Formats: sequence, C-alpha cells, structure tokens
Amino acid sequence: MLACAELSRVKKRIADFQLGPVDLTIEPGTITTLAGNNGSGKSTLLKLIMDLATSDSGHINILGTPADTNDESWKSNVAYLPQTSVGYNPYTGQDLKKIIAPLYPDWDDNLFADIVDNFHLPLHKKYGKLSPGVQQKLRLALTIPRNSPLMILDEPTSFLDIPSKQLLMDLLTDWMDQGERAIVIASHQAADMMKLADYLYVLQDGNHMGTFEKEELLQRYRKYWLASELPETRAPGEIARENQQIISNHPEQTESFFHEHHLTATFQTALELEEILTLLLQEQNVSRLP
Ligand SMILES: Nc1ncnc2c1ncn2[C@@H]1O[C@H](COP(=O)(O)OP(=O)(O)OP(=O)(O)O)[C@@H](O)[C@H]1O
Repeated sequence: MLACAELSRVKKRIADFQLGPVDLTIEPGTITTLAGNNGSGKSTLLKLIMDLATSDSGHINILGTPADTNDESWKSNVAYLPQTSVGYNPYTGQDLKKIIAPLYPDWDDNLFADIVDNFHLPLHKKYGKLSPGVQQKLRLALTIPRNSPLMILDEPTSFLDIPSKQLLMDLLTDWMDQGERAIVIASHQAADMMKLADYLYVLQDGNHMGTFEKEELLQRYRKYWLASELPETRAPGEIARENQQIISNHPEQTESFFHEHHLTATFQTALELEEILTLLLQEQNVSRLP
C-alpha cells in the first residue's frame, strides 16, 4: 500500500542547528508522534514535509508525490495544523470555514458542526478576539474535517485545558476509525499525544534518537521495589536505582537475577511514557559518549 509519507536521508541546517539525517515512513492506519525537547526540530521536520522549508539533501514523498514538485495539488490531500496560523485575525470562524472548506475535496461539514458544538465555538467572533485556547480549538475544527489521508498536527494540545485535550483525543481516535489514514503529531508534552501514538519518533537537538513502537516500549521498562537492600552488583537490565528501587529495560533478565540472588520484589510497576522517554534519552546520551 502507498505510504502516506516517506522521508529518506533528509537534512536541514538552520544557522548552527542541524536536523537529520531523517528517515521516516508513515504508513496508513498509524499514528506517529514526533517527540523531543524544545528546539529538537519537530516543527522544522513538519515544515519540510509540507514543503514550507527546503531540505539541504534527501527526498520527501507525500502520497507518492515528491513534496518539492511545482504542482502543489498534493497539499489538498494533507490536513496540516501549523504551530500558529498567520492572517486569521480579521476573520470569523464562519468566514474561515468558507475559505478553507472548498480547498479540500473530502471536507466533512457534519464533522465540522460536531466539533464546533463539542468545543462550544463562537463562529461569529473574529479569530483575533478569541482566547488562545479557543483559537486553538477553532484551528482544530478547521483541520480535522478536511478528511485527508494524512493529517499533520504541530502541538495540537497547545493552550487546551484537560477536558478539551481528552475531547481532542476522542475526536482523533474516531477520525482514525473512518478509513485508511495516518496522523503525524509533534508534541513536547509526552503525556498528551503519545497516548494515541502507535510509534514514537524521538528527536533530540536535531538528532534522530530512535523510532519506537509504543506498546513495545511500555513493556520493556519496569520498576521494582525490593524488600531488602539493593545488591552491590548491577542487575542485568538495570538502568537506574534509587533507595530500594531498580528500573530495568530487560525485565526478564532482571527478574532471573532477583531469583538467583534470593531477592524479593515487593512491588513492581510499568513506567509512564514520559519517564521512559527521559530514561531513553539519558541512555542514548551515555551510549554516545566518546
Ligand atoms: N526561523 C528560524 N530562524 C532561526 N532558527 C530557527 C528558525 N526556525 C527554527 N530554527 C532553529 O531550529 C531549531 C529547531 O526548531 P523547531 O521549531 O523545529 O523545534 P521544535 O522541536 O519544534 O521546538 P518546540 O518544541 O519548542 O516547538 C531551533 O532550535 C532553532 O535554533
């Protein structure tokens, strides 16, 4: 099946910042979260995908079309929510819908009405007069109903309160159920959008630190509370220890070690994704040391 997006060996330098090389394939039916610290290059990568910035090298194909082709008609098959929307201020939500909807052949007016309803959006008010949170909700209402095979959201939860974030997650889950489509989300808020993700593409300071299947990652990390003092030797898989706790990224090996050394774990738990990401980036940094 045709990939929604394919990036190979993509690089971009901006002053002293270097992004890439980036290799990334977005398959239909998947949600990929670009995760990384502030300034790690998430927005830059999305702009490269949308051909709003020019890569220094590499290739980007969107739904089988090179992104840098002169014919920009492929963009009507991509719903892109940038971090900010310039030029919206003088227009009401109703005006913006009239401008945007005709650009997208599969625009869904009923879905737009539902989102407006759920987010209680005042369509008669000018965008510039809305609070940042309501502006963000309106931008989402103008993006999701495009029903394009590929949706790209840059920090979609910015300014949203907790119930609105939950509503957005429900909307995106429903949206994915409607067909063979894919979502790419950039977020530095690990807890939010990573819940939805099938894959995490992790960036740090422009470097690709790895692509991870979320469920596999969640199963790989475990935290144990031991009944006794921690052993002096490190347990296999142990990546961090504190007081009577050990964190492992190879639970089976760690548990056999406990067994062999007659150590009892009184409690054990999976880790939150946010904690895993922090540990992962630390591990990668250590392995990169000369
Ligand atoms: N217009 C620009 N002018 C100068 N430098 C830029 C510009 N845009 C991006 N950069 C550089 O690229 C780096 C990556 O920025 P980018 O916005 O892609 O990061 P990000 O991961 O999306 O960050 P955030 O989480 O803060 O949104 C920044 O550190 C900055 O140095």
